[in-house]
Amino acid sequence: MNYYELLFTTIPAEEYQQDLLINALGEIGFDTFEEVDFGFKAYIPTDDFDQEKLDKQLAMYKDMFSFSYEITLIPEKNWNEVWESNFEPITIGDKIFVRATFHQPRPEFPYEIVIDPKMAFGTGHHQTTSMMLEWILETDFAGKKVLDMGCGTGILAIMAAKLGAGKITAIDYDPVCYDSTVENTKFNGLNNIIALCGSKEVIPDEQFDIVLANINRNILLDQMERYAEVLKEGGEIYFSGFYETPDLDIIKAEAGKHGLKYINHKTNKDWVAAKFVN
Ligand SMILES: C[S@@+](CC[C@H](N)C(=O)[O-])C[C@H]1O[C@@H](n2cnc3c(N)ncnc32)[C@H](O)[C@@H]1O
Repeated sequence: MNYYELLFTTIPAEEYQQDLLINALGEIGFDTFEEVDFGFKAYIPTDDFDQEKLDKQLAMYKDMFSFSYEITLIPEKNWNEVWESNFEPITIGDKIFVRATFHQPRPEFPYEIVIDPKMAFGTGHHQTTSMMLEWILETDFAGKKVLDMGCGTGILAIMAAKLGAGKITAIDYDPVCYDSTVENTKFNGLNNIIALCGSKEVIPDEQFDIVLANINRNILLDQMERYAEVLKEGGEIYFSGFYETPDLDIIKAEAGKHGLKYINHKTNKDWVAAKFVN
C-alpha cells in the first residue's frame, strides 16, 4: 500500500493547534502522525485520500490560525526506515517500558511492551494511548475476556495480556494494523490475542468483561450501541480518542442511551480517556 505524507507547518507552532488538526485528520482516514520541528507529519493510504474531503475538514481551522501543508507520495518500501529513524522508546510512569525490536530492553521496568510500529498507530507516544495504558494499569484483568477495538499496533491488548487477561479479541479495519497486531503479539511471546480485520461487523457475538476503544469521537458514537450489547453485566468500558470540550459530554450522552454509566476520566492536553460501566 502506498501512502501520502502531509507535512503540516503551524505558525507559530502551538501544540493545541496541532492536536486540533490531528483530530480532524484522524476523522477522515489519516492513521499515523509524527511530530517534527515546527509541525507534524500525517499519513493516509493513497486509496483513502480525498482532496475535497480534506479541504472541507480543514476549512474551519483556516480562520482560527495559520498553517500550511505539503504532500509527498511515500512508497511502502520506505515505511520501516521512516519508523526506525523516528521511534524513541517511551515509559508510562515507572511501570511500563515501550520499545521497538531494535532498542535495548530496560529490565528495571515491571512491564515491557515490544512494538514494531510500521504504519500502525499505537506506540504509546500519543496522549490517548498513554492514558489508556494508565487506566489498564489500574484495572484488574486477571482471567478477563477483553475486546480491544481499534487496536492499532495491539499495544493495549498486549498490556491487558501481560496483566493476566484471558482471551483478548483485537480488531482494526486497517490491514496494516491487523498485521502489526499479529506480529507484535508474537514479539511479546503471547498467544491469547485474536486479531480480526474489520470494523463493528466483525465484533463477535460474545460477552466481554472489559472493552477498550481508543478510536475517535465519530466512530465511538457510531459503534457505542454494539459495544454496550457485547459488554457483560458489571463490565467496564474505556473510551479514548476525543477531546474534553465538547466531545466528552456528547460521548457521555450517547453512552447513557445504551445503559453505560460514566465513572471518571483522565485528561492530557485536552485529550480524554474515560471509564464507563454497565
Ligand atoms: C487512535 S488509534 C488507537 C490505536 C491503539 N489502540 C492505541 O491505543 O494506541 C485508532 C485505531 O482505530 C482504527 N480504526 C479507526 N476507525 C475504525 C473502525 N471503524 N473500525 C475499526 N478500527 C478503526 C485505526 O486504524 C487506528 O488503528
